[in-house]
This record gives sequence, C-alpha cells and structure tokens, in this order.
Amino acid sequence: MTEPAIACRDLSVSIGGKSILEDVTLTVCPHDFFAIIGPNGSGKTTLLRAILGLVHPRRGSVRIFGAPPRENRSLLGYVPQFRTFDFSYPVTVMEMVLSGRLGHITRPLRRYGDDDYDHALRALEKMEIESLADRELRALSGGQQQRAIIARALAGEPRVLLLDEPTVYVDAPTEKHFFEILEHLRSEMAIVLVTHDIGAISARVTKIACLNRRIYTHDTAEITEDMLTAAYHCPVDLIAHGVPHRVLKRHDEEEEPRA
Ligand SMILES: Nc1ncnc2c1ncn2[C@@H]1O[C@H](COP(=O)(O)OP(=O)(O)OP(=O)(O)O)[C@@H](O)[C@H]1O
Repeated sequence: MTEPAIACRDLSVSIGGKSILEDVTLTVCPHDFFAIIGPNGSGKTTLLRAILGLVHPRRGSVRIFGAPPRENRSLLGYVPQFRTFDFSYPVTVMEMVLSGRLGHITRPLRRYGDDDYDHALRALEKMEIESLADRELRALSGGQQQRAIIARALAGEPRVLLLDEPTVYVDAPTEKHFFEILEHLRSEMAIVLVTHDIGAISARVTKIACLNRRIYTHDTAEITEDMLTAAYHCPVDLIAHGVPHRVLKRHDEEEEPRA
C-alpha cells in the first residue's frame, strides 16, 4: 500500500494552556489536492506548523511518508502567509527562489551550483514567471510575488506543498489560472491548501475538510452543510467557483427581516 504523504492521528495541540487543535485525524495521499477551510483563528496555520514539526502535539501523531516530521521535513515545501514576508529587500526573483535550495547545499561556503540554478529555473517555469527571474522582487505585483514565493518552495523539490492562504493577492480572473498551475504540480506532489476564504476553493481540489479546532471531513471534494455549520458555527452561503456546491440556508436574521 502507498504510504500517505501526511497522516495525522488524533492530533491535539495546546498553546499556552489553550486547546488549539483537538483530535484531528487527516490523511493526505501523494497526489491529493487537499483544501482545508476554516474561519480566522480556527487553527489552520497551527495544523500546518504541526505537520512541519514546528509545534509539538499534546497528544496524537504526525507522520510524513511514514516518518516523524523532523526526519522527513525536507520533503515538505511550506509557503507561509504572504504577510509574513518582507518584500522590501533588494533581491531579484532568481536570488529569492535560489534560497529555497539552501537546505540541499553541501558545498563549502554554501555556494550554489549549476544544479541549484537548474532547479530554481524549473521552479520559475512551473509557476510561469521565468521571464521575471532578473527583476527585483519588490518591484513585482502582489500576484507575481505570490508565485515567486511558491517557486521558492518548489526549488527545494518537495513531495508535499503546504500553502497558507495562497490566493489572498490573486484576483478573480487570475485565480482560475493559478489553480490550473497547482493542478499540474499535483502530478509531482501532494498539495495542501488552507484558507478562510470559501470562495477560494477550486473545483480542482480532490478533498476538502473544514477545521475549527476539530476537523470535519468526508475525504471527498464535497462540502456538506453539516461540515460548514460545524466549522463556522453558523449557516454559510457557499458560492464557490466550480465546486460541486449548494447554496445553503440563510442566516436567521435574513430569514425574518426586521420591520
Ligand atoms: N504562538 C502562539 N501563541 C499564542 N497563541 C497562538 C499562537 N499561535 C497561534 N495561537 C492561537 O491559536 C489560535 C489559532 O491560530 P492559527 O494561526 O492557527 O489560526 P488560523 O486558522 O490560521 O487563523 P487565520 O485564518 O487568522 O490565519 C488563535 O486563537 C491564535 O491566537
């Protein structure tokens, strides 16, 4: 049987005595495109950090291709939230993407070699921004910068790509193409995307879960009313782009307009 790319079993995480994740069980297969949606503060980033081995579970386990995160961290490509990057540094796109190779360099003085440049160039091609390689990162649009930070993660040859709110700076017309690019990547790696934005879920995802401390999933690409209500604690109107979707119940106050 193929080893899951990610297997979380009964994962519970507390920070400062507060329960952030409770009994999260999740399986991501090697070519899944897995979307996890949940409101702000529901524990999405914490779940990614637990998968990376950056926070330690109070209970339960995480396995990356069958091993603890610290042993297989090099198989994970992590793209943190856009706002955590400082784009004011005067570096070119190529220099930034090359830094995704740092974990692979064994040469003295951590010098990049031809293979590092090859991987960085391929990563830029995959994100369709090779023509921007020599441009300064700070001069690019938000959407182009977003692609560059994903290319940086790809340069490290991950087998799992973890994306935290990747569509924040992607406008609606570009979003469809952005998901087509991710769909191509899926032939080489699993993709896990977390977002608070239900509208940012593409029909191209293969599995969806809802998270709010606990996880609600059917391990399919279907979101049910029960999953959303459990995660968002209220009925949610789901008008996603191409997801097999249903428009759900309206909020109580909308059903009975005040006179
Ligand atoms: N280092 C920390 N110290 C204290 N509290 C933390 C820490 N990290 C996360 N938390 C708390 O854990 C909860 C979940 O945070 P997390 O960032 O995982 O949520 P999220 O779903 O990613 O939110 P958002 O959509 O706003 O990014 C929040 O209440 C947050 O304040």
